Amino acid sequence: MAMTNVQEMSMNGEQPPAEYIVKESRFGSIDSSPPLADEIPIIDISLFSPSSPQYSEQAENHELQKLRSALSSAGCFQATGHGISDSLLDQVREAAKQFFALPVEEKEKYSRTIDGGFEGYGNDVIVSDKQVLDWSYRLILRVFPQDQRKLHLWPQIPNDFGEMLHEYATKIKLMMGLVFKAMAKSLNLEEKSFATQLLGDQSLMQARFNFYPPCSRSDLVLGVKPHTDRSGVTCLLQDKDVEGLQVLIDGKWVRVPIVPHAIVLNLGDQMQIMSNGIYKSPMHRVVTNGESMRLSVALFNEPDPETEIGPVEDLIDETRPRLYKNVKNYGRINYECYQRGEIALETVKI
Ligand SMILES: O=C(O)CCC(=O)C(=O)O
Ligand SMILES: [Fe+2]
Repeated sequence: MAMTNVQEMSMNGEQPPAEYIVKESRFGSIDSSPPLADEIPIIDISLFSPSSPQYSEQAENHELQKLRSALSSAGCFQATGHGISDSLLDQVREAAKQFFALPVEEKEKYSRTIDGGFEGYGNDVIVSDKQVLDWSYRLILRVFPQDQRKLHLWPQIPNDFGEMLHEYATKIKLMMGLVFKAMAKSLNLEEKSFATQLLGDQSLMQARFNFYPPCSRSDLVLGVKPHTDRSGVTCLLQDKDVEGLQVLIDGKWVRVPIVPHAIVLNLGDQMQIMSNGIYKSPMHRVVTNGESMRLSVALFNEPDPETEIGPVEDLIDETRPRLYKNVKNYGRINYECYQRGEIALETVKI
């Protein structure tokens, strides 16, 4: 299948070619404006930190309740009180914008074909000729462990890109630590129940910068097809102006609103496994916009491939038997399933 140039087609207002057109899907048709999600609350995560000035036990308990209810239904929430400054968030968005605005030849210097792996700039990896392609480009970079960075794939333009990504990812990692503790607390578990595996020394963090050019037929294509993240947890910085993310809740798509300065936190499959299915890894997708481009920056956390994960023992009992096997390298399982068109979580069920 010849690789088409989404950006060129977008600029010329061309009709999307057949390989981008979403035919029927078991997840329903494309609707760019379904209802807003009531189930996705705004949670002030500073209330999980006893050292914060707003902290009180009562306020924390209230927020923990909200957390538990959000993660067991929607599998995501909007985090405020994360302590990351607006100016840094804007800098991250701005760096992404500048990178994607570079001429194609410039971006190709960081192409994922250079190393032949997953990292770098590009669009969908084609694994089957039946595949429907996403109307988007992405830049994927491993940020942690630090010694695994492929710096030759990190953009030089803007020139503070590397510094910015390091600073942002370091802050997000701290935030994840706080959220993992709160998640454990919300399930009456020991504080370290998730963090030990998910935030160990060799744990991974992958950055994915997503760029969605406008599409004249946004009713026919998707920026990202329905999927669950393979991660433990994903922190997503949405575009400041253009919506696009939708989450499937109780079989219905809902829009995730833009909340200025909030970071969308959604769980990935590995957290669904560790929580023995109590917390959900939500199915989500991205619709394109007829007029405006959209950007987002996702940071995915996961354990190192050698670390075994499985349901936390205290979440298994007679009323809730173990739902998942223990697994290592879920990233690989997920990729192999993707190639075969299977759902990875289903294959690790007992
Ligand atoms: O662009 C978005 O809002 C979400 C992107 C996403 O789901 C992903 O990168 O896994
Ligand atoms: Fe995702």
